Amino acid sequence: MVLLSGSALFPLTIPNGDSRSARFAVLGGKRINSFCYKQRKEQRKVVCACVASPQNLRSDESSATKFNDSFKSENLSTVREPEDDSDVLIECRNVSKSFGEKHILRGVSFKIRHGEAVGIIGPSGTGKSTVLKIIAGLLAPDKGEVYIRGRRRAGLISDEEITGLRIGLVFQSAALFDSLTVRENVGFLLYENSSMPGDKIAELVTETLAAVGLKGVEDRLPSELSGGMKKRVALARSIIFDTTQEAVEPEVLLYDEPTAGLDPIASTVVEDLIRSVHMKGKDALGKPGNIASYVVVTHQHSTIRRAVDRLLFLYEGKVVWQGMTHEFTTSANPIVKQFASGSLDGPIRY
Ligand SMILES: Nc1ncnc2c1ncn2[C@@H]1O[C@H](COP(=O)(O)OP(=O)(O)OP(=O)(O)O)[C@@H](O)[C@H]1O
Repeated sequence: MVLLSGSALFPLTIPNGDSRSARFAVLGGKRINSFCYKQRKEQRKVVCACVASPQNLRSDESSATKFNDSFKSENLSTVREPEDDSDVLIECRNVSKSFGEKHILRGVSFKIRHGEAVGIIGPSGTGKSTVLKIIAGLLAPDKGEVYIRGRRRAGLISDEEITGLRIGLVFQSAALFDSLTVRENVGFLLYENSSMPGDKIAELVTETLAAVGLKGVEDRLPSELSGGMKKRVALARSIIFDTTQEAVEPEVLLYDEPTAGLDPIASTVVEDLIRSVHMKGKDALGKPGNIASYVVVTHQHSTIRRAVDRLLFLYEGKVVWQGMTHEFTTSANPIVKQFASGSLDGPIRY
């Protein structure tokens, strides 16, 4: 069973006799989650996200919407599906999810490949956060499958062992533990879940904070930080990992509305931070980031433009359009056109 709390991190022990535990980190306006499995000396972290493939879009979403067929050629011309799936980290295949009578997801399919920066956009209430939670293993789909590096995950993240990928979920608010220092917040998982000595964890915390542009704040309490600093601390907590492990698994980060409620300049700072910790970016120390891929749920145009390369548009439970970010504002798809312009006229009804 998976539990969530409003606090930054909390342990969940699985009563199955082994020493495995799952942990969830909650950072920021909504939440940041990361999952760690510890089995004997081995620590595994999982973080989740979703992407829709054109192939799956064609096959699984043939009845998606009446607009879909008209724009298939546009989709296919802009996002080509590589034949080789060896770099696919996460795949959602025909995922459906209902809450009571509300059918939120109705067959969502996509892939997230190694190195990708993907945005999930769409009208409010269309199920974007639900997709993130399903990828992260916090919610189980009613139908369909989630594959983590080609291996099917049957249920929630704590129901089974997932190896080969760390998945972190970064929520909108920092949700740091108020009574813990920055050092304790950032190093929480390692203090609790690794065999690293305390002084090594402290060193790693300092290094990780420096990577997100923070220095000398280790002994502060969250109440002594600005909102932007809290977000950086939250990000540091989601990217820190046990460097003594023999093999470090790739990590996918899921961001749920990371810039909601921020002014334009603060948004730019966060957007650049998201880029900087990605493998294609450079962190504040000038080193390549450690995040293999990430998925951002956002409503902010600036975040779409600045922080992601590829977009999935979710509407009425389906991925109705996908394309590269630069194609978003020029798309002829009426749903995308209306959303991009904010017009009241068009197929999207409120
Ligand atoms: N645990 C739940 N129980 C019942 N309904 C839920 C639950 N989680 C989500 N919903 C409903 O599912 C729908 C989709 O919610 P979700 O948060 O995924 O949408 P969203 O696209 O992220 O919305 P927004 O852009 O407004 O944040 C909403 O109607 C929401 O009320």
